[in-house]
Amino acid sequence: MADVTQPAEPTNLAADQNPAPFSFASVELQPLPHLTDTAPDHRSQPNPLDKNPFFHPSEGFYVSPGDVILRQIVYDLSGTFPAHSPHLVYHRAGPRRRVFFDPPAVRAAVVTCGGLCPGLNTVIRELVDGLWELYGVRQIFGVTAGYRGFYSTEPVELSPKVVHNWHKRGGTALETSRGGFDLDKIVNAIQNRGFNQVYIIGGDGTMRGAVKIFNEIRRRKLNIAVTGIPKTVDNDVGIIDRSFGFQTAVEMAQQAISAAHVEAESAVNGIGLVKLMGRSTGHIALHATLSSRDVDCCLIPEMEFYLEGKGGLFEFLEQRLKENGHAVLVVAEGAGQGMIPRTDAQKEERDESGNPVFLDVGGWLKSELKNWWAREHPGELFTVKYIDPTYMIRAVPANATDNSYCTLLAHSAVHGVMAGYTGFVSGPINGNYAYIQLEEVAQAKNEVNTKDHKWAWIRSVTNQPDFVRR
Ligand SMILES: Nc1ncnc2c1ncn2[C@@H]1O[C@H](COP(=O)(O)OP(=O)(O)OP(=O)(O)O)[C@@H](O)[C@H]1O
Ligand SMILES: O=P(O)(O)OC[C@H]1O[C@](O)(CO)[C@@H](O)[C@@H]1O
Ligand SMILES: [Mg+2]
Repeated sequence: MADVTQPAEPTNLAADQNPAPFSFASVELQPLPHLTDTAPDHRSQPNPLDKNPFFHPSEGFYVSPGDVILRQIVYDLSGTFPAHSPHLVYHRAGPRRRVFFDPPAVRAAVVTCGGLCPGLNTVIRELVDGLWELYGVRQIFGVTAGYRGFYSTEPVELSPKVVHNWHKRGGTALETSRGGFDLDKIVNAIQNRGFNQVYIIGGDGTMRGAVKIFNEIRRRKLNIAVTGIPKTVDNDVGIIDRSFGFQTAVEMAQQAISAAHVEAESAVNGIGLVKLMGRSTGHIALHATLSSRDVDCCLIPEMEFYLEGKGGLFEFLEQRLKENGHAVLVVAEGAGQGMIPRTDAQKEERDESGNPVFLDVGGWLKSELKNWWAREHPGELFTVKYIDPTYMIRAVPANATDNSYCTLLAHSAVHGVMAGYTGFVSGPINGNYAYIQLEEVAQAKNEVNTKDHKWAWIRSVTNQPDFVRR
């Protein structure tokens, strides 16, 4: 009941509903590196689309240098609104009226690095189609097996005919790998093979490598444009709305969660446990939980949790088992890593790219759950079914939404490179495709903020504990 002895806070309802008028003081356009920065004499020419026999650019088709996209679109006007600080805006992606490459002189290279992600083949296909059909480029090459492929394998020639049905296949037809980043060898190979456009598709590690390649190319004053196309099934690349393939992975995760639910429901005191990808971010687990509605608790790397005692996981599961007879638990692979006992050798283990190798949080949780039940309820029936769909959620073709995303992303990259931009990344910001400095993307992380509304949604659909010890 409300405490009526306290004087009521003065309220101004009208002001609460309609905060004071405001205006943006200024906008700050993020500059993009351009080939003319190091080669001021670099000539431009009208966009070849002007002469396309089948396509007649309409008024407004070309994106002007003043076309921008706001980084931030949500504000709290009743708080301390930063009216006088400039608002960051990015160049809008799309075709430019003038291009800085002569199509017959273009030699484009496309490479895929890091782990798989639904949609990789669509991006490759659309880079090839965009370059070939829109701009008339005829020399397009696939670099195989990731960064190491620049200096260790022969590039393969790509054309619309070669790639025509690639978007229907999962994986990457160019192959990928981790490790093998040798800056000098890579840039020497780019130079020796005469590539002047380099399209690098990969995740956070790949983007950090791409920044180094871009800087080295600038240092050598080469007329070569470099662009990064962010790929990560974990959705851990910052600034952009989301990465391609992520939605497909979330959709695939539903099958594992549904199976866990059926298994749990069909057992006495059944727990269905699903481990989903997410090395340092829990976006897949979060979104799979939100969309499934069968999940009782979601554990991600960005949050601490504990098993025993008041407010802990076991107490919560005990209650759910009592109420419903079953429970479903989703855990991201990077969650709880600090709680799993490991040897000194395991602490040091790294993959070829230098990423820490994780222990199996699902296997560990399963055994902890079984020990707990045997301790607390000896002789009572209890079942834990552990499902680890790992590669099944990423080794699939992209769904329709991701396929169209990949297409627009690849075409945005092609338009940007043809316009002479370099050291940039294309990606959607607030629903519009933008060009962002490569370095900014390489540094930005996209972690789940457990203090914001999205995590509050999870709490409101699962009613799981906040794991704050009191
Ligand atoms: N800091 C870095 N500098 C240069 N190259 C890097 C760096 N980090 C990673 N790389 C290289 O980038 C490539 C891909 O890196 P990594 O294996 O970490 O995957 P990723 O791009 O982060 O993709 P994902 O994690 O989504 O699978 C590897 O060839 C790796 O050697
Ligand atoms: O086994 P691989 O191919 O190294 O990839 C596994 C990792 O790649 C990712 O899919 C993307 O980083 C992670 O979720 C996962 O930990
Ligand atoms: Mg990564």
